Amino acid sequence: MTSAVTTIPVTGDTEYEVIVGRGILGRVPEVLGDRVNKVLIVHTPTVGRLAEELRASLQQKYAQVLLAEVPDAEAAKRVEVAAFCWQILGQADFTRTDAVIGLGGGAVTDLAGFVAATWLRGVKLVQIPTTVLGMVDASVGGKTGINTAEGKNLVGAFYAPSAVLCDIELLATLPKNEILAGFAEVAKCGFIAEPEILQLLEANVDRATDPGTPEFQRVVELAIGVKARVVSEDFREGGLREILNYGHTLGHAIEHAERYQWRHGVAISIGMMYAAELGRMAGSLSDEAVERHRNILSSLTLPLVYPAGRWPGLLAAMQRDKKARAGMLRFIVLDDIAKPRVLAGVDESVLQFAYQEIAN
Ligand SMILES: NC(=O)c1ccc[n+]([C@@H]2O[C@H](COP(=O)([O-])OP(=O)(O)OC[C@H]3O[C@@H](n4cnc5c(N)ncnc54)[C@H](O)[C@@H]3O)[C@@H](O)[C@H]2O)c1
Ligand SMILES: O=C(O)C(=O)C[C@@H](O)[C@H](O)[C@H](O)COP(=O)(O)O
Ligand SMILES: [Zn+2]
Repeated sequence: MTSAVTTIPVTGDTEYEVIVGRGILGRVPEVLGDRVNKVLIVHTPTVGRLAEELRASLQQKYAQVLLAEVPDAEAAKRVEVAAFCWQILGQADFTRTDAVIGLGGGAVTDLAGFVAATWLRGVKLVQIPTTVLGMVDASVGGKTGINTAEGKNLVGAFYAPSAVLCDIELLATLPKNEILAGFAEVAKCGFIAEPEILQLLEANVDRATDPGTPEFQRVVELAIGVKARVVSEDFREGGLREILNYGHTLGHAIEHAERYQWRHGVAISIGMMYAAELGRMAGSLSDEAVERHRNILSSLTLPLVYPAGRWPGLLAAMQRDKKARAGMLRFIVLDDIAKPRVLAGVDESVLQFAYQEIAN
């Protein structure tokens, strides 16, 4: 079992490392490099103390280290909040050799990434995720962005970080329900590509989801490995990368329907149950594999069902999904565990029929 520091490379269009370990924040200056002069740390109030500590440690080396405290969770992913960060960067005369650090959950790393991508058309970005979801998914792979009134992540840029530091000790303050919400994306990596993740969850879900155990570090590293391999092959989502959207077509529609008050992983859990049912009805996924989804997601105490009457609104929201082509919905489904593919052109009646299987 893993316990030391592990480095997972991301290659392809852009090359950087995802460093996973405990107590590794001392490596921030090393990953920022020598040319950086000023640093902006974007963070939420929930990690305010950590942001202050990081600022104090970096102040010895850099000319200016500023904090941008942004609203919590999805409220951070708004254009007004990006504008607030741009204002700080502008007033402090940040140049192309300066850097932005995203310190927080996936919402913050998405926002900070977007700010770094757009300021002067791109400044250095280091991601320091402080949630499980941020570590295994949001901070890796360079999808950055914000939401609009019409939908989730509709404005953004592909913009890779220079490094990602996943310090498991930072999860000490993260509530258990947030850890479990992040495990929706961990399980996703298991379903689409990495059966060992599923085996570890099935063997002992309590140990696998406890940040103090070696099993936890192992599943986190396996999930990061899946993401790193996929984005290394297809950074701009020309094909393969779409598999990372497993469960997201319906999941994003649920987040929109819930006005972004639900955690992403919670919505994605229902989305994966739906994708599994669709895979069974319109594809070739076995009953056992669908049951495996149900068992694993419920062992993580994640929801599996959504109200029946919401279908018309969800369908309308799904029409705006980024995977849709010429109005035709596309879903990621599985032919088997670790055998994902795109399913397109399915009759609306089949989509609704699959929804009935997860409706309560
Ligand atoms: N860019 C990508 O590839 C990608 C991938 C997956 C998800 N996402 C995005 O990530 C977001 C979800 O991320 P999330 O689940 O991390 O949610 P989040 O960022 O909203 O964080 C969840 C909660 O945990 C709090 N928190 C964060 N770190 C903490 C800590 N160490 N201790 C105590 N509290 C802490 C946050 O303040 C927030 O209240 C969504 O916007 C989703 O769209 C992006
Ligand atoms: O990295 C990807 O690619 C993903 O699809 C990962 C998803 O878990 C993530 O939620 C992503 O932000 C979704 O992107 P979107 O382009 O469908 O909004
Ligand atoms: Zn996701």
